[in-house]
Amino acid sequence: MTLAPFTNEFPWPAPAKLNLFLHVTGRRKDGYHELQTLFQFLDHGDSLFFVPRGDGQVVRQNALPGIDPEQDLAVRAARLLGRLSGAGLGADIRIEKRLPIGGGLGGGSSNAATTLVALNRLWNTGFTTAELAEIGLQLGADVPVFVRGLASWAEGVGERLAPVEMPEPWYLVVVPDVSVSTQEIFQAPELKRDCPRVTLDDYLAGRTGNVCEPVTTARYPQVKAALDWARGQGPAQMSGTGASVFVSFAERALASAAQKQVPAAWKSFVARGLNHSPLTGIMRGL
Ligand SMILES: C[C@](O)(CO)[C@H](O)COP(=O)(O)OP(=O)(O)OC[C@H]1O[C@@H](n2ccc(N)nc2=O)[C@H](O)[C@@H]1O
Ligand SMILES: Nc1ncnc2c1ncn2[C@@H]1O[C@H](COP(=O)(O)OP(=O)(O)OP(=O)(O)O)[C@@H](O)[C@H]1O
Repeated sequence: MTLAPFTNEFPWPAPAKLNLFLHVTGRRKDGYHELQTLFQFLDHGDSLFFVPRGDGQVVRQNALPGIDPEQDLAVRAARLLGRLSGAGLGADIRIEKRLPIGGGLGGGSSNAATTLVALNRLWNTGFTTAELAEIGLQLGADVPVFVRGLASWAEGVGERLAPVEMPEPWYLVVVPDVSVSTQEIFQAPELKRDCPRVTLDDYLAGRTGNVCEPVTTARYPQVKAALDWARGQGPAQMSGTGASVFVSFAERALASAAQKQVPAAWKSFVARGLNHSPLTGIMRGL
């Protein structure tokens, strides 16, 4: 038996996601949008460290530029789980950030999901994965897929999930130096909200795309420039509402060669697409 997850040195993974396509099919009365999308994880992400506390406090241990501890989705996830489970459950949380904020890679949602899964285990609160996914939905539309940890075809606001086994290519992800507000893009009057419903066959036949691209690229010239550049390397798309764009390659070496050409103004990384989140891999091993 290992005690490693109960120490402050045990890294709980919070992977990035890509939206391999993103269509908006309607708008609900509460303003949220009905989507169709395909989620895949990346073997690149943040690491979170937890130490349970007995005094009921949830304290983020490190400063993160741009994320006030009280607004931090990891802190909010911990407090929500604690409130649902009884008094006295606290934790120190440290987040090693690698994912961009407002980057379309789901960093905040992934941090929240990892917190729910890790603390459910460390606090012994006994929620099922389905219950954690439902709790997570209160924190963000992208949280349930990270809790469940399976690449999925998603509908609703992203909570109706059907696992799919996709090819796992190598991706070059280019991150322009801007943070895109998801809310701003979803509120844009010009966003196409009446996409006809599609199936996995439409995706496989190349009949899908990301309907947020024209909205984000018109407002953020750096995202347009990154997407134009990426299209010169291969089939490229924006993830989520941006800012990140990705190109897929059959081999790591090809992605790395393209990365060497990325203009200096933008960050980038090469990562493998994953149908199984490293978080669920850890849970199976514990
Ligand atoms: C764009 C995607 O990343 C695609 O996976 C997600 O739909 C966004 O998920 P998220 O970042 O977890 O989004 P949330 O934090 O729940 O919502 C941020 C804001 O985006 C808008 N929003 C989000 C999701 C959705 N299906 N419809 C929306 O209209 C809402 O105005 C909301 O206030
Ligand atoms: N731990 C966290 N990590 C990242 N962002 C966080 C965190 N906590 C709160 N936030 C806030 O969440 C918002 C969205 O962050 P996130 O990085 O998830 O966006 P994103 O990458 O565009 O994701 P999505 O594709 O889900 O829209 C930002 O306004 C950020 O300040």
